[in-house]
Amino acid sequence: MHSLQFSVPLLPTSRFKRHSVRCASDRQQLFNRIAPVYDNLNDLLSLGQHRIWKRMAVSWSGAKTGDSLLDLCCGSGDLTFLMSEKAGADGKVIGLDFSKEQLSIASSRRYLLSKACYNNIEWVEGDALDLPFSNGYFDAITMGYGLRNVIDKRRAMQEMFRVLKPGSRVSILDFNKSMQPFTALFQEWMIDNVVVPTATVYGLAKEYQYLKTSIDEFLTGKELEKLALDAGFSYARHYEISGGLMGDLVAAR
Ligand SMILES: C/C(=C\Cc1cc(O)c2ccccc2c1O)CCC[C@H](C)CCC[C@H](C)CCCC(C)C
Ligand SMILES: C[S@@+](CC[C@H](N)C(=O)[O-])C[C@H]1O[C@@H](n2cnc3c(N)ncnc32)[C@H](O)[C@@H]1O
Repeated sequence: MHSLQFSVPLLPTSRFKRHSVRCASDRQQLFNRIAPVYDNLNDLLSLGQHRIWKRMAVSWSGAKTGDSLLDLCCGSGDLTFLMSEKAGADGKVIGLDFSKEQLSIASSRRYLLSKACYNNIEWVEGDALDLPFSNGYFDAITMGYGLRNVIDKRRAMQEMFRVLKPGSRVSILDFNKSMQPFTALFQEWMIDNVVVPTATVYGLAKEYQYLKTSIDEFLTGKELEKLALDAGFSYARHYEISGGLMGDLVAAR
């Protein structure tokens, strides 16, 4: 299956916000710009570790054979492909994102990665804050490095709750806003002294500087657990991984 739906019209970018990433449209354009180098920079800058973190997130979602699965903010499709392997030929996976360029990369990768099960993937261009799906539709949801990037985190959590079947789980992987001073300092040092200088080579310094701002403005693990419980989830637990650099919120409806 392969269908690209029309994107949800987002707020026009103000000319005064040239270098800010404050509104949805700014973020949409940021991820369109980094799409061509996104996967390679993730592999280089995390020494390939992000692929392990993503496998953990998919495993903790509880996705299984025959399921209807959703990968929110799918980007270039890393988690979508992993969810596709979990669902198998009898299941189906929707990868949703509002970046045309990211979805274009994901869709083209589908043909480069020649696993038969990838026929169960549908790519949807849409907004995580206004999902085009009915209530209680999905058996599991993943969201990799997406929650930190949406404008309204409460609304995103409410939408995930709405479209999830009762008793099912979401698994939300992202950077961890650590309360441990050393971890926070190391994370900041790596972004300032490795990530941004590397991105500068590709003319993407401002785009990767946004990473640091977005982590500073993100929620701690405990705050993420409360966000999920406030949205109606019956269970929520935030697991720190890779020494607290990353974290995964698992919540059950
Ligand atoms: C897959 C990863 C990040 C995805 C990602 C998320 C965003 O919100 C972005 C926003 C703007 C630009 C880019 C991104 C983006 O790529 C995590 C791994 C890739 C990171 C860029 C590297 C982070 C390095 C760690 C802080 C330290 C790693 C230490 C060790 C090598 C494991
Ligand atoms: C850092 S990328 C993560 C991509 C992929 N999940 C991964 O783990 O590599 C964040 C993605 O979230 C998407 N995104 C941000 N806000 C969104 C929204 N409101 N609706 C849909 N997608 C959104 C961006 O377009 C981008 O592709």
